[in-house]
Amino acid sequence: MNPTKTALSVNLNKVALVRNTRHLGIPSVVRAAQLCLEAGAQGVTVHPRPDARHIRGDDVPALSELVAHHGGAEYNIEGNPFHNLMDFVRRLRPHQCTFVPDSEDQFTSDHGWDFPKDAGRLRPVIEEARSLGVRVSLFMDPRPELMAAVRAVGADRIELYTESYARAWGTVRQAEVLAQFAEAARAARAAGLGINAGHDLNRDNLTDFLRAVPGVQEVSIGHAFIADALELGYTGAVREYLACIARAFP
Ligand SMILES: CC(=O)[C@@H](O)[C@H](O)COP(=O)(O)O
Ligand SMILES: NCC(=O)COP(=O)(O)O
Repeated sequence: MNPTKTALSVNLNKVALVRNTRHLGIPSVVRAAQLCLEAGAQGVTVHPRPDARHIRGDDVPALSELVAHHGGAEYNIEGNPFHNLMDFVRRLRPHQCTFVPDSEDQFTSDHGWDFPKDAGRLRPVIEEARSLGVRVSLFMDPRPELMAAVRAVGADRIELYTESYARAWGTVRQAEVLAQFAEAARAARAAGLGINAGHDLNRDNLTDFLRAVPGVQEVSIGHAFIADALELGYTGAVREYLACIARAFP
């Protein structure tokens, strides 16, 4: 098991969503990233969707520039490599790209890649990103039986899609669903993959997840984080989420 404390990557999509409702440039995603990194977040994540409903094309290089000036901070760009993601990867070479099988107009991400079906088309884009020095993570449902195939296609990590856990948290299904995620994480590690996790994680469910699922290297959290930041400020929200992570690593 990897005893290293999980890194927090703040997803800034929802800052951009509010900004886009006026032509004033506020709230600024770059300022949000700066405050989150200064408060101790280890990285930032964006998901520039093809319809630019939140993160826009010019946000992505602006954030790359900002992150480059925060030594050790990580930039993670999510998206579908068969839509617009690879243009950003080629231009900006972020530390990590997370491939997500969303349609162009997807409401929000709601499933992982399908193996063996997607393996053939993923292989060349994974190879290209890795040849540029970009770590590749694949958004995956918690299915242990797929992890060897994910590794075989060349990915470095998986991102466990955690919505099913978030829905089960606090119900009679919580333990059963957590066991499924723990098994998927074990299979991923056994296959030689690193492990990230995200989607609908929040201040209530995060610690339980990290206690039960060993070896999660990074969580990316956006929707709930920004909702909390409206009450606590970016700095206060980062402190709270780092405390949730710390509680899982006594
Ligand atoms: C891959 C993932 O789970 C997140 O990127 C999620 O899709 C957030 O995207 P939205 O903020 O557009 O819902
Ligand atoms: N990869 C998941 C992510 O970046 C944020 O998801 P959410 O917290 O907005 O659901």
